[in-house]
Parts: sequence; structure tokens; C-alpha cells
Amino acid sequence: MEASISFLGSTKPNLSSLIPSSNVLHRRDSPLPALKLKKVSVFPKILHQNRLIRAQCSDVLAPNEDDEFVLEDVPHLTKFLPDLPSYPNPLKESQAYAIVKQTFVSSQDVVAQNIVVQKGSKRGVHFRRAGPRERVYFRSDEVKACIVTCGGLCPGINTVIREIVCGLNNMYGVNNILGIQGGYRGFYSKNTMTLTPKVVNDIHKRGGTFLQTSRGGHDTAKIVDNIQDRGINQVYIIGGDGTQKGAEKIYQEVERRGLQVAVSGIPKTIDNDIAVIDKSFGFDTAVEEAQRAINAAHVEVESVENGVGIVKLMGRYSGFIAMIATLANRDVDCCLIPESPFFLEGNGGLFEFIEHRLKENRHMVIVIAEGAGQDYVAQSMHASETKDESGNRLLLDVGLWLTQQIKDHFTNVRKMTINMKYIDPTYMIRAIPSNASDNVYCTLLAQSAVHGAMAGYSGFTVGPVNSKHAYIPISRVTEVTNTVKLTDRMWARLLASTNQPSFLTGEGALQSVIDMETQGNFDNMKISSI
Ligand SMILES: Nc1ncnc2c1ncn2[C@@H]1O[C@H](COP(=O)(O)OP(=O)(O)OP(=O)(O)O)[C@@H](O)[C@H]1O
Ligand SMILES: O=P(O)(O)OC[C@H]1O[C@](O)(CO)[C@@H](O)[C@@H]1O
Ligand SMILES: [Mg+2]
Repeated sequence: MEASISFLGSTKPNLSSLIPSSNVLHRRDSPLPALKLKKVSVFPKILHQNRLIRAQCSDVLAPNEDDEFVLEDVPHLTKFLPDLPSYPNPLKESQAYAIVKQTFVSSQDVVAQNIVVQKGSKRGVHFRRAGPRERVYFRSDEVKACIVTCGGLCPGINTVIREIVCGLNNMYGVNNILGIQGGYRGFYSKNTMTLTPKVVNDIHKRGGTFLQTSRGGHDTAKIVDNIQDRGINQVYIIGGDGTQKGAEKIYQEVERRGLQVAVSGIPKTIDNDIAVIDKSFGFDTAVEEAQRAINAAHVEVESVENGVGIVKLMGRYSGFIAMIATLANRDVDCCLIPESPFFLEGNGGLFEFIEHRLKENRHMVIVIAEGAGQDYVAQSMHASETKDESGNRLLLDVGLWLTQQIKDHFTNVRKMTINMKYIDPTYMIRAIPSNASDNVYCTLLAQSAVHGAMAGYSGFTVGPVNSKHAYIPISRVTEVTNTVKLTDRMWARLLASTNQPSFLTGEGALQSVIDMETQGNFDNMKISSI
């Protein structure tokens, strides 16, 4: 399964049509006049699932199969519109970039997914570096952009909206920008609003989404009909894993219809459950705000006899907020997350640990992610599974359930008086505006998205990979869920910090966690996500 193509002379033909979609491209640093395309078997299978791995051969350095260099490229409009004209990037004349050493990102610049390497190790997976390109595929006066926000709230959404509008306007002179209201269904069931720098000027100071959001209602054909009818040619889609799956479908339909439409996804999730990127915007703000709730719980429980505080934080399938908020705080005695099964009774169980801490300190604080112990709760409440409009499982209130279980155990079984304080700050955390560092992060995301769309990329998402912003194929960030790895050092650091039980005492418990992480639908490529 190997195609070998050689170039002679300096003008290389566009070979994208010759590349089988499941192939990966290899290269080496010194330009050589030979290109080898080959299916790579050394990478995990995951790399080949539903993914278009293509490279625009004309602008990637010559390859060398021995390096095992993989470029996971994003689609470009010229892939299906080969005659699309291009123009010099107006940033050439921009005052902002006047003294920048290198205004434009070279097509040779890529970002490595794995930066911890050993001497002699393969070069591995890379993504295109984000940023402005020398040539753009839209004239400023012909751009008609739209922005939509979908899924749950997250601090920073308004900053991203603002910076897309200001980025398009200030950097590229685009004046025609629409806000689609109320999520995906807004394309076909609501009016649009005109977005200008003036309209969005101070929205970054507010929480929520200026454009409103929704779950469900993704109808690809209706959405693309609407895009086509309105003459929209750049679509900026801000949302989580579900939203990005929807964005991929929109891109595929756009390609099928042969439309000159750049589809750009900006990953949003307070849960930090999106794969590949370092972390999602709003996450730091959420962790910071969670400190207030944890501190309040601590103040309450240390002021009474046998105080037990429970703080529930968001995290449907991924316990990142709980883990990092715990690590940051130091007053937390125990952190429970969806990835780490726990049990209440018996040796090594939670009740035993609580009793131990109460004897030692007279109080304790538990942080629990909302998705933790869901099966346990459902079992004991005989609850059946229900879903939201997007098909996400609706969670049972594990915080309330745990509060009751602890009360019952200590009052009825141990005959001890305890003082329970349960705090659920989840929506209060999610609804605040983003902090300073998230605002900067949101600005970079928005500007990267704008540069990518103007440069003619489509079906891409943006985000930092090892701190460098990159263009990532949308399907790459949706095929797996980013979760806390119990086998990773970060979880070990937390256990070492709280000195809580690992709850992995049962026979085979450790092995089953390892199996779950290696076989599950998780981001196995990302060894240490934060
Ligand atoms: N597989 C899918 N294909 C097309 N559209 C989808 C898909 N999954 C979800 N969507 C659409 O994406 C939007 C948001 O999805 P969802 O409610 O799951 O939130 P999300 O984007 O994952 O964000 P979060 O989970 O962080 O709140 C909804 O309008 C939903 O219809
Ligand atoms: O806003 P809703 O529909 O109640 O969704 C809540 C869910 O959204 C999330 O905040 C993700 O956006 C999850 O942490 C949480 O379970
Ligand atoms: Mg989601």
C-alpha cells in the first residue's frame, strides 16, 4: 500500500486528488525532490478511524518514510474548488504587524503532538501551526461570516464572539458578520443579528453567551440550506464535542455541495473533555471560582464539631475541574471523579476514610464531580436513564445522594453526630465571565480561527497543542473523549496531596482501570493533559 511520487523542478503539482484519504504523509526537514505516501501501521488504530488525513502536497516539505513524520492536515477549500483565486493577505499592510519579524506562518510550520521524546524515537503526529497565511482565499468585501454558539455555557464564550468580530473587522476589514441566535436550530428557526465591533464591544465582561445557545436541533441539510440561502461563506461554530460533531457534518455537506464556505470550530467545554488540545477555554476560570465554594465549605465545617462538607463541581465524564480545583486548594480531603470508581462501605471505603479524618481533624471536605459514581447512584435509587435533547445522559444528583448516604451511615450505623454541609455551585461557576488569562486564550483562539478561515481552510478546529496554536481536523477532536487518566502522574499527585484512598483495593480493580483506559473511547494519545 505505497504510492511514490517524484517531483522534478521547482513547480510541484497539486497532488491532493492522488492521495488516498486514509493515508498519512511523511516528510523530512531538508527539502528533497521525492514524496512518499504510505499507510503507517505503527500508530494506534485510532488515527485511522473516520479521519481524512491529507496534506496539501504542494506546500509540505519532502518526506522521508524513516522519520515516521505524520501530518494530520485540515481540509482546504481548493481540495474541491481547485480554481479558487487567492489574494495577498491584507495583513501585509497592517500597522499591527508592521514590525513583526515574520507576519505569516509558513506552510512548513507544524506543531508536534508529542514533545516528550527519546533519542531515536519516531517523529509522530503533527498539526498545522495556526496563524495568518501569505495568501487568503476571500476578498474582504465578499466575506459574509456567521457565528453560532451551542451546548452548555462556559466562561469566555462572549470573549470568543467578540474577538472573532473584532478580528475579522480590524485585521481583514470584514463588515458583514451575522450572529445566529439560539444554537444550531437558530439557523432555520430564528432571526439573525448583525454583529459589529461596536455591538460586541463589552460583551466579554458578561458571562453566558450573547447569542444564546441550545441543545438538540442539529439538522445538517436545513442548516446548510440556510447558509447557502444567506450567502454565508465563513461559519464560526463555538461549542463542545457534540457541537464539533455537528460542525464536521456541516463541513461535509458544504464540500458535497461544492460551496466556498470555510467552516471553523472553536472548542468550548467547561469539562475540558475535548481531546488533543491542551485545555479548553474557561477551564481556569472555573477552577478559580470553584475555590470559593471549597473555601466556604471548609470554613463551615471547621467551625462545627464533626463537620463534613461536600462540594459538587461540573464534569460529566471528565473530572478535570474537580481534580485541578482539589490540587489547587489543599483543604480538600477527598476528590471523587467519574473516572475513578469508589465505594462506601468496608475496608478502604469512603465511610472508613471519613471516620478516620473526623477522628484526626474533626472536619473534612469532599469534592465530587457531578458524573462520579453515577452507576452506583442509579443502582441505589433504581433510577432509569434519561437524556437531554442532544442525547447526553442526564445525571442524577450524586452530591445530594452522597450527603444522604453519609448522614444515614454515621447517624444510624456509627451512632455519631455529624454536621453535613452540601454546596452545589455548578451553575454559578459556569455562568461567570472569564478571567484575565482565559480572555487572552479566547482572543488567540478567535484570531486563529479567523486567520484559518481567511486562508481557505475548512472543516478545522483550533486550539493549543503543547502551547502552540494549531489547526486540527474536527474529527480528530471528537472521536475520543479527554478524561483524567488514573494511570497518569497527575492523578497520583492528587492522591499524594490528599492522602485519600485510591479505592482500587478489590481484586483486579487496578487491571480493570488499565483496561478501561486502553480500550475505552478515551484520548489515549494525550498522556498528560495538563
Ligand atoms: N453527533 C452529532 N451530530 C450532529 N450534531 C450534534 C451531534 N451531537 C450533538 N450535536 C449538536 O450539537 C449541539 C450541542 O451538543 P451538546 O448539547 O452535546 O453540547 P456540546 O457541544 O457537547 O457542549 P457541552 O457538552 O460542553 O455542553 C446540539 O445542537 C446538538 O444537536
Ligand atoms: O446546561 P445543562 O443542559 O444543564 O447541562 C449541564 C452539563 O453541561 C456541562 O456543563 C457541559 O457543558 C456539564 O458539565 C453538565 O453536566
Ligand atoms: Mg458535550
